[in-house]
Amino acid sequence: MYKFPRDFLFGYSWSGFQFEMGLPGSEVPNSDWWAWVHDIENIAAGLVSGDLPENGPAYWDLYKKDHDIAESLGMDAIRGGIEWARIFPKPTFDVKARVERDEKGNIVSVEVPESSIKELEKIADMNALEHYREIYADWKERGKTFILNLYHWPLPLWLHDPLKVRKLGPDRAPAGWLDDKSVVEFAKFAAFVAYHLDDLVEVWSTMNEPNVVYQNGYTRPTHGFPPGYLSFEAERKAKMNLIQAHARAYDVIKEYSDKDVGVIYAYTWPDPLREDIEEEVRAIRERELYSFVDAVHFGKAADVEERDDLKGRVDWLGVNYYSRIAFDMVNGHVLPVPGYGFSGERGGYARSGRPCSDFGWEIYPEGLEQLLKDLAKRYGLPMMITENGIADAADRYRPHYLVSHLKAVHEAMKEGADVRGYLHWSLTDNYEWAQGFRMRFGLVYVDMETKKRYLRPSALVFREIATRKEIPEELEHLSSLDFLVRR
Ligand SMILES: OC[C@@H]1[C@@H](O)[C@H](O)[C@@H](O)c2[nH]c(CCc3ccccc3)c[n+]21
Repeated sequence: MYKFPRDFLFGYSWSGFQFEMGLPGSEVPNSDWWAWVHDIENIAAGLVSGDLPENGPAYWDLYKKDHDIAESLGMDAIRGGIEWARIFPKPTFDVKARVERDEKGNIVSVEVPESSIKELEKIADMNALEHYREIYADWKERGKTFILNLYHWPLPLWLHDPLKVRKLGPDRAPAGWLDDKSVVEFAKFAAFVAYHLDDLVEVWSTMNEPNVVYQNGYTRPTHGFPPGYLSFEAERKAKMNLIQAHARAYDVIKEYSDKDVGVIYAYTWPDPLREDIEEEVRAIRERELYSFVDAVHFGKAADVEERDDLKGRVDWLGVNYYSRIAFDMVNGHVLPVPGYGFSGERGGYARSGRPCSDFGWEIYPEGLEQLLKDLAKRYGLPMMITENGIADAADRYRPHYLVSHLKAVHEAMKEGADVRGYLHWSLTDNYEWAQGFRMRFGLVYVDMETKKRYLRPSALVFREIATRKEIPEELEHLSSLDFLVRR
């Protein structure tokens, strides 16, 4: 029997750039991601799909419809976003903030007083702010929980021009997270949003998956993420600025709110394929998995020197989990091996025989159970599964994926992991970054022409579980691989 606590939250997550646009007037053309996915060279090079976000599911206008569906599926929580480029279409550099640096130039404090908030109101798009208030209020008025995440990848173009960075280099273009002034501008944005919208927010998150922003942006140029500028030094700089941006945003939100503030991180499970490399894989977890949150929880990390201004800046952890990364000994080195985890066969099978998603991601729920136990031991923080889902247009595997991963969460909770909820990625199909509309993650199918929504069968599986706060016995069989593994 897999019963969840009565107050365990079931719901879904969305982000602005991927969900809001779709009907005329909802476009946000002044961000780095907008420039990036519209760039004809990127499309011709196959770096991006050529699909455009302005043809997306139109949540900006159809949010009431989606909230109706979410409510009908028994959902009680939504993690949503707010687009920085919408709120501040023009630069905020000239608005004052009190910035303090230590002897090494680290930004150890940023204060954004109310007078600066009033200055920001003069250049903000206050209509956009008001519309976000209407969206969040529509969900809250149903007696539901709303979690607001401030940053989910797009930056205003005045802060980051990715095409110029790639062409001219970061010294001659607005360089986004490579420039530590973005830390100060993010703190201003965070203070402004907390000042205006805290009454609608139960729980704050500063950013979604900072590790994907610095890894895919600077050391995985084939993933189609801006600025596609290969530099390990740039990755390091972006990582440090994102760590500082989180800590400074944490501080300023606390000036205007007494709610919890956390961070949402892209986790995976580095998984040794053989016993005798467990130690090396544990070291890899330290560096790959834990160092960002270590820095803002303990105030230091394997690759981050001790800093008091970073310590104790995370009240809860958002866990995004999709699949594992398998490691083996290859020519004397412990390396990730293709054919497992995120490098399986699109719509095919992993070398484990496990089925893979349309994206080629191996279905591996065991990794989530192990990860949650590890995080519970390491940090002892409240956690939410803020993303878990599968690109599966035909809904072949999503029922299995749902039940098997919820069982993993349940097992980890039995071992003491303090998990407060499960937010699926996602309610509806949406704009999957460089993949556009090719990857369909929705419990609900969206016809991007008509914007009509259609329940996939897995939505009904979700509804059974969410409304009853348990995996009913008659659905437990769905976690079995018996019918799915390639023999
Ligand atoms: O790919 C599905 C979702 C995205 O739509 C979300 O915006 C993003 O938060 C998110 N992160 C991950 C896991 C890490 C990852 C990021 C980008 C590409 C592949 C894997 C999967 N997803």
